Amino acid sequence: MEKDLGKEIMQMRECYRKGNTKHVTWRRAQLKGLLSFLAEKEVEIFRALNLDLGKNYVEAFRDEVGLLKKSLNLALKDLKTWMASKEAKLPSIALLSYAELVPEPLGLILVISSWNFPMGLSLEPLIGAIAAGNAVVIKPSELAPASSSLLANALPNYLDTQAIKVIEGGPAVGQQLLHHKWDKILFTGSPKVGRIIMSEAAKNLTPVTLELGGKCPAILDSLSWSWDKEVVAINRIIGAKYGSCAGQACISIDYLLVEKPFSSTVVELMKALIKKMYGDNPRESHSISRIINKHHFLRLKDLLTDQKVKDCIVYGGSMDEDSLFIEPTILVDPPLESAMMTEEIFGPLLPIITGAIPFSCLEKSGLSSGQLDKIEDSIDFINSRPKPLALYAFTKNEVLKERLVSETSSGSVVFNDAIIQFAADTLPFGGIGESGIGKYHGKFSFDTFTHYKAVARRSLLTDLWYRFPPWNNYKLELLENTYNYDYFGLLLVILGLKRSRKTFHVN
Ligand SMILES: NC(=O)c1ccc[n+]([C@@H]2O[C@H](COP(=O)([O-])OP(=O)(O)OC[C@H]3O[C@@H](n4cnc5c(N)ncnc54)[C@H](O)[C@@H]3O)[C@@H](O)[C@H]2O)c1
Repeated sequence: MEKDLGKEIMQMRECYRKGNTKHVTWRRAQLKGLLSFLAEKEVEIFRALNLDLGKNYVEAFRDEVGLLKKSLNLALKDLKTWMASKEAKLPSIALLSYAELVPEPLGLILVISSWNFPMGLSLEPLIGAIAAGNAVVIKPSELAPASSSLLANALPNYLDTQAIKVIEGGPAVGQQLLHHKWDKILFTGSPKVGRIIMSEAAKNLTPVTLELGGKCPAILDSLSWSWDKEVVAINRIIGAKYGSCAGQACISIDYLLVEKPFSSTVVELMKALIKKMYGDNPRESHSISRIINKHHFLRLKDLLTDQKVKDCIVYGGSMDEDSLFIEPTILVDPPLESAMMTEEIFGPLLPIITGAIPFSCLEKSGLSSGQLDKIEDSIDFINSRPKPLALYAFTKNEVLKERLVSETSSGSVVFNDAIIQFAADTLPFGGIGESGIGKYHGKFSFDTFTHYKAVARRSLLTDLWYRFPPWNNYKLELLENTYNYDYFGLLLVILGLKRSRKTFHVN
C-alpha cells in the first residue's frame, strides 16, 4: 500500500511538472467536471449523506451541494481575473521599471477532510486548488463511508485522474500520506489531529491551512420586541444549534450566554420553536440529522452522565442508540468545569449560561461575580477561553456590537444570525488560535493555493549610481532622500544646493 501510494504521488508530481494543470483550459474543464458530478450524481450524493448522517436532502442541498455549485459558478466566472497578474506600482524613482504579482500554483496539494460535511469539506477546498492550477489528493473521512466511497468511485469519471485523486482511509492512511512531501496541506478536523498535521508538515516546511473547531459562543441580549425574540433570534439560534447536521458543525452555536432574568423566556420560546421545527416527536422527524456513529453518540451521552449536568436539563435529553438519535436538548447552567463546558459539544445539546457560576470557575472565567449580571460580562467570559471559530451575538445594542468586535478575537463575528457567514464568498472562512490557521472560500480559496510571485522588470537604460560603493556621506544623503521619495530634495543634493546635515566618520 505504502509503495503504491508513493508511486501514485510521484506520478502526480510528474504530471504537475509537465504543466498541464496550469492551463486555464485544464482548470476550467475540471471545474466544469465537478459541476457535472454535482448535477448528475445529486441523488447519489443525497443518498450517501442520508446513509452517513441521516441528513435530509434539503439540508444536504443547502449546506453542501448548493453551496458547492455556487462556489463553482463563482470560480468559473472569475477564473480569468483571479489568474491574471496584478500590477504592483513602483515609485517614480524606479524609472523605466515595472513590477507585477504573478499567481503561481503551489504544486501538489493534500486535502484531509472531516465527516460532518463530507462533500462540502472535501470539494470546497478542491475548487480553490483546481482554480489555482494544482494537482490534488483528497482524503475524505472514513467515518462517512458512503460519501467517501462515492467521491472515490464517481469523481474519476469527471476529473483528470492523473492530477486529481481521492484516497480513502482512516488515520493510518492519513499518517502515510503525511510521510510524503506536499506543497500545501489543507486539513479540516479536530485541534488534536491538527497538531499532528502541523508537526508532520514542519518536517518538509510544508505550509498548512488548518480548519479546526472549538466552542462557538452565542450571546443573546434581552430583546424586547416579540418579533425580534421569537421569529428572528430564537429561530436562528435553533437553526444554528440543531439545524446543521444536528449541531455536528464547527460553526454551530456551542453554548448560549443570556442574562438570568431573560433565561426562562428564552427556554419557553425555544421549546415552542423546536416543536414547530421537529414536531412533537422529533425522533420521527426527517429534518434532523443523526449522530455520525456509536462512538460519537456515546461521547455525547457521556457529557450528560454527570448528575450535576443531568440536573440542568430543562428540555429534551432523550436518546436512541439504535437509530443514533439525540433529541434537541437544552440545559441551563451546567457546571463550567464539566466536560459539557470545557469540550466542543458537536451535537444537539445546548447549554445556556446565565450565571450561578461556581466560585472555582470565577477566576478562570475572569468574572467578578457569580452571575452574568449584565450581558456585557460575556466579553470577559469569552476572552477567558480559547479563541472561537465564530462568535454570534443577537443584540440591537450598537455599543455592545462595537465592543465585541474590538475586544474579542474569533475567526468571524456575526450579529443577529449564525452560520450564514459560511455561505458568503466574500468573507474569508477560517479560525484563529485554537480554532485554526489560514482561510478559504471564494477568492480566498484561490489565494490559499497560490503563491503570488513578485516579478520585477528593469530597463538597462537608467540607474541610481549612488546605490553602489565606494560609500561616502554624499551617497548617504542621496539614499536618504530616495527612501523619503523626496525628489525635490534629491535634485537639490545632486545640484549641490543641499548639504548633508550629518557627517559620519564611522570607519
Ligand atoms: N473549521 C472547519 O471548517 C471545520 C469543519 C468541520 C469540522 N471541524 C472540526 O473537526 C472536528 C470533527 O471532525 P473529525 O472528527 O473528522 O476530526 P478528526 O481530526 O478526528 O479527523 C479529521 C480527518 O483527519 C484524519 N485523521 C485522523 N487522525 C489522523 C492522523 N493521525 N494523521 C492523519 N490524518 C488523520 C481523519 O481520518 C479525518 O479524515 C471538530 O473539532 C470540528 O469542529 C472543523
